[in-house]
Amino acid sequence: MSHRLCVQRLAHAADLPLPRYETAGAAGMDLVAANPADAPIVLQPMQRILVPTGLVFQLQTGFEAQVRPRSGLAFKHGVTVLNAPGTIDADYRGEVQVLLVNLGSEPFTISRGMRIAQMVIAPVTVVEPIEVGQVDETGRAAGGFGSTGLG
Ligand SMILES: O=c1ccn([C@H]2C[C@H](O)[C@@H](COP(=O)(O)OP(=O)(O)OP(=O)(O)O)O2)c(=O)[nH]1
Repeated sequence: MSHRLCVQRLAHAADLPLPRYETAGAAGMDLVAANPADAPIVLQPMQRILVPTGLVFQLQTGFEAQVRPRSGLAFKHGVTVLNAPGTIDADYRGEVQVLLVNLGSEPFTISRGMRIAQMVIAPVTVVEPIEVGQVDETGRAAGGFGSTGLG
């Protein structure tokens, strides 16, 4: 079943495509960079930057958008989403921005219209925290952080 996603394109993204699924079975829609055509962004190694998308979303209540890396950029250039998955809240009405970091060894140039990340829409489970005196015991207890071995 498909849901509607209301998208407002800001003036600086008027000529850029709306997010879309590239294939019928794709989970994510690509997000493109909306920096000015005459101002490509050069991301130096280990540098991070917020890249504008020129898009404002009105997600349906009960959903979030997750901003995730594109594996090709990560593999070929070491460029990834620093806060992956970035969370776009249903009540956020600002411009969606993508926090990219260059973990590669070469400068990476982001030009207008470049597909820089992908966005997955996901349902949000809302819970009500209830304080208890003590949580139920399990055989695992506090085991974690490699307690079952690292191999
Ligand atoms: O990659 C991202 C992550 C967040 N946002 C926007 C949408 C999101 O709803 C809002 C707040 O994000 P988050 O909750 O991660 O930020 P915070 O650091 O907790 O700040 P705040 O105090 O504003 O919630 O910023 C983006 O545009 N891109």
